[in-house]
Amino acid sequence: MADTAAHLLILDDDSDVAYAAQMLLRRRHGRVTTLDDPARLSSVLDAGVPDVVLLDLNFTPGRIDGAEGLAVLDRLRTLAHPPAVIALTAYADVPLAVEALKRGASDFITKPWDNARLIAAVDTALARRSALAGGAATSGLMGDSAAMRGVKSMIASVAPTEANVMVLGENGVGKELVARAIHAASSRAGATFLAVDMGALPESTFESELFGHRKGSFTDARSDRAGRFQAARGGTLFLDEIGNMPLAGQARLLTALERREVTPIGADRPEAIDVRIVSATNLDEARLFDPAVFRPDLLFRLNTIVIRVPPLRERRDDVPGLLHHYLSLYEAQYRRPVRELAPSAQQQLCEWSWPGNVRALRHACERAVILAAHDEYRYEDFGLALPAPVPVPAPVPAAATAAADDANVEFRLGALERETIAAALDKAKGNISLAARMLGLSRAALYRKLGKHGI
Ligand SMILES: Nc1ncnc2c1ncn2[C@@H]1O[C@H](COP(=O)(O)OP(=O)(O)OP(=O)(O)O)[C@@H](O)[C@H]1O
Repeated sequence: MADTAAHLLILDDDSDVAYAAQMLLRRRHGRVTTLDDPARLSSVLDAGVPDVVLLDLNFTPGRIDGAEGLAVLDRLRTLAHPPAVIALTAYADVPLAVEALKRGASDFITKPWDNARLIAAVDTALARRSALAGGAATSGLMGDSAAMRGVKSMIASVAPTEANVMVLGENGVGKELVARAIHAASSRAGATFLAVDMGALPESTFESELFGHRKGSFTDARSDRAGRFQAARGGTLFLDEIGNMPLAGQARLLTALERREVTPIGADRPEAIDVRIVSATNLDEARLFDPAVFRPDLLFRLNTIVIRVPPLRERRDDVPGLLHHYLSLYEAQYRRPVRELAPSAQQQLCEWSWPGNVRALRHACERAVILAAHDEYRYEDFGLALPAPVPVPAPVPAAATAAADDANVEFRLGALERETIAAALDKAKGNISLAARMLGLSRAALYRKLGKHGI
């Protein structure tokens, strides 16, 4: 069974390329369709906007200017709920990749791709799209608690400087939103904000992903490839999940930051880098300062300024505003009636510990909007209570009902899944990437399950 119910669209005129990507991705995602001609895009969109589009930038043979793909990208961005777009290009043309990112693509991949990299890029795009679906990317960081006022004032002070910033906090507290806010308030706002999940970069392609490579520099290097450092030139590079990087990768990143230059694999000359680095991790500080986990010299490069985003349970004053925001947002999105939140429900929600922080609150609001059956939202609508213990079934005559057995199995499975996920999260100390790896799931799939179980 697929890991996610996501709908992916591969838009590429080369049917062999599209087929190869479809075969690779359809084991993991619910629906993967292909299209070889952008002229037929409308009919696909009429049947439902995909979650992620893998978009070739050139369709007519011989064209390499990318204008056709960029026009499709512009069109997709005007949709009410635009898909995440990963630009595909056969030529590692840095200006074109940068243009695609500026126009809203969330990532780019050069063909021929590395399968692990393509899978990771789709997972990241899905996770990021669901994270940004709340509209918070445009409406900014919400919350007027003393803690959030402190975070916002730090952002305002550091944004205009070029200082590297490290954002610390548990999963789902809003670290990426903080990074985006820093970029938006900086002199680099007109250039690219490029997020890279450092925990998801395959070790084998780490260097070429970050620094690029030249055609022919190794067996699979059939064309030049731009790295993330080149693609974000002039803008902000957001190094997410930095605490999940292997030590070998940390050493390579440190060298680049110290020298302020990168050498693409196979190139004979280094290139100066012009990016502002914002990094983030959910590692607790004791682990971050453990040299066996994270190199102190790299930490020193990255944490010129540290912004700590407190967990939601330490800023409960923010809960009512966030609930109101996300309930209204999903009421509008799902065209559901506007309901009040029962005062007792609001109080219980404010008292909830919110282990998944704002992301979990957002999922809980979505669930409540979809499932609410009364005039006002009740606490049960948010799906936060632990499932009741499974009753020991009384002996039933064998022929009683197969349907009831099925329902019990389903319930036990649901409870078991929730417990397993909670145990993995506990073992991984809240580190989502690590927990996902322990469970054999992608990050995106784990996020979905967290939402389903209200964790
Ligand atoms: N202050 C906030 N106001 C509004 N929405 C928020 C706020 N903080 C977080 N969110 C929402 O919560 C979700 C998670 O935010 P974000 O991805 O920035 O968290 P994160 O700390 O980077 O998570 P992770 O560590 O898992 O990558 C997003 O949907 C985001 O829009």
